[in-house]
Amino acid sequence: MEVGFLGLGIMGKAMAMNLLRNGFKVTVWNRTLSKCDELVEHGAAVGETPAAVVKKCKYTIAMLSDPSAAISVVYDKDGVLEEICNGKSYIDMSTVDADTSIKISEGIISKGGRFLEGPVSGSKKPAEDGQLIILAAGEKGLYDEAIPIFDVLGKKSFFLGQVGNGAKMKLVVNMIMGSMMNAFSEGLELTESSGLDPRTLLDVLDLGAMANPMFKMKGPSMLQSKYPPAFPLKHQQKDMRLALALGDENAVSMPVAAAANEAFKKARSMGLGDQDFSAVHEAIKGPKHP
Ligand SMILES: NC(=O)C1=CN([C@@H]2O[C@H](COP(=O)(O)OP(=O)(O)OC[C@H]3O[C@@H](n4cnc5c(N)ncnc54)[C@H](OP(=O)(O)O)[C@@H]3O)[C@@H](O)[C@H]2O)C=CC1
Ligand SMILES: O=CCCC(=O)O
Repeated sequence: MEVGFLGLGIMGKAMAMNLLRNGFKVTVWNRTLSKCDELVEHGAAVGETPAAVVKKCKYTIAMLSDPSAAISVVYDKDGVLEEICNGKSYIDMSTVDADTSIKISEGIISKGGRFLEGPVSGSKKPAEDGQLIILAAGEKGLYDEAIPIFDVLGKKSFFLGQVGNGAKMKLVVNMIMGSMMNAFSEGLELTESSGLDPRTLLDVLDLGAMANPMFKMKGPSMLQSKYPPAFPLKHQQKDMRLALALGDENAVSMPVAAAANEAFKKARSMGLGDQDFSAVHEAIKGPKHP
């Protein structure tokens, strides 16, 4: 199966590599074209533009940073819409809001193409290991055809119905994750400031009902103030912002998420946007008093 892949950031690179490893023919494009080189070394072909990739491939996947990037790659010059047509399909796996996804879907369908959204839960390592959780919505026939692709990229895929439902589910999941990260960071800081060993807190948490891979993986590096980016903080803040907008639309009060968003914004203002989202710990720690 020949698959196009647009966007070779942390996630896209790992996902495209995985497809190559599993025998797919992959044609890649990235705005910064030099990022295609490593994929080419592993057998990928390169398309000079998103339109060139769509022209070559029956199925094209996108994994782009945010709503404006996802829209631009479809609607701008040399974009997806120039070549999408009957018989071709577009699967956008970026994390965006439902309105963005619907706008992309409308453009693709107006040209005779088929559309599926498929945002993912899981980060860099699950992407490398093909262990993502895929939250698909859109055309069911395309979803069924895309199962061989999703089986390589993920450990489980869900079909959630009409376009927008995948985007919404993803935002809910990341809103919970961002709020949890804030509570965890405050707990680490409170432990340390009240004279306790935060490494003991990690052990206690890991043995109880709140044990989870995120605390286990990120806690030790947070205690060393190390935040190598797996999920960039700027993207987590984007997801909090979009989740809060979803809350606004539905009149759902979300004071916890709103407070977490403020902490992520503060961390961004401290220049931590490209660090892992666990770097919110730096914003929560604040200056030390004697
Ligand atoms: N990292 C993670 O753990 C996870 C991320 N996600 C989501 O997946 C998506 C990608 O995340 P991730 O790989 O981490 O992000 P990165 O920041 O590593 O990569 C972003 C990608 O988007 C491209 N891009 C940004 N702006 C534009 C634009 N205007 N036009 C064209 N391309 C653009 C970048 O191109 P260039 O190289 O030229 O900058 C790059 O390929 C995001 O929506 C994120 O929220 C979902 C699950 C987990
Ligand atoms: O959107 C990013 C999700 C990161 C994760 O699920 O660990």
